[in-house]
Amino acid sequence: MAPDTPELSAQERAGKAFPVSWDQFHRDCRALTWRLNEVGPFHAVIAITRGGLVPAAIVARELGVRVIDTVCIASYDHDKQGDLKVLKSISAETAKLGGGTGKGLLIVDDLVDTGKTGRLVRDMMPDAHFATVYAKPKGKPLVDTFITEVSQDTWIFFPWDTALSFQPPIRDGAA
Ligand SMILES: O=P(O)(O)OC[C@H]1O[C@H](OP(=O)(O)OP(=O)(O)O)[C@H](O)[C@@H]1O
Ligand code: HPA
Ligand SMILES: [Mg+2]
Repeated sequence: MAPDTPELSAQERAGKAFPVSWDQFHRDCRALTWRLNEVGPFHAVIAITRGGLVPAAIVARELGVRVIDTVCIASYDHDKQGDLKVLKSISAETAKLGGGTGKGLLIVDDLVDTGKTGRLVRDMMPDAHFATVYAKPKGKPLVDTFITEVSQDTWIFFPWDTALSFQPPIRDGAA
């Protein structure tokens, strides 16, 4: 039975909204690559799916890296964080490139929030370089390179999760 006062989702608790357009996201990924270019070269890019797939494609293209692997983790069910599930790890071939500890590998995700996902992946590859486009304060210490920090009470809306919609004028009570 549904509870009388349903628990607020992480998105509802966040309060503030930070919508990101495709253009903005592409620019931020390129800015991230400028920084990563100073750190590499990297043997392979590893995307944390699914959110890491888009930035990983852009970063890999800009860095000229053609070996791309995934670590598949599910944490948020729409917007509530449940237990982390590792659905797939990196291949034995990629693990070998990283010498077993992840050295020379670049892990990419769209953001760190609480840092739980990042912690899990870092533990798998302690010597890998971990990059995200956005970082919230709780997860920030886990990331080696990121571009934009947003406050913990902000929810980032990515372009692949959103669509254009009509907004009422501000004077009519728009938020
Ligand atoms: O720092 P954390 O609190 O762990 O949150 C960050 C993670 O949450 C989101 O992924 P999600 O599990 O929602 O899956 P998705 O990438 O498939 O959307 C996001 O893409 C990060 O991977
Ligand atoms: O702020 C966020 N936006 C989208 N997905 C997320 N997953 C954790 N935090 C966020
Ligand atoms: Mg994710």
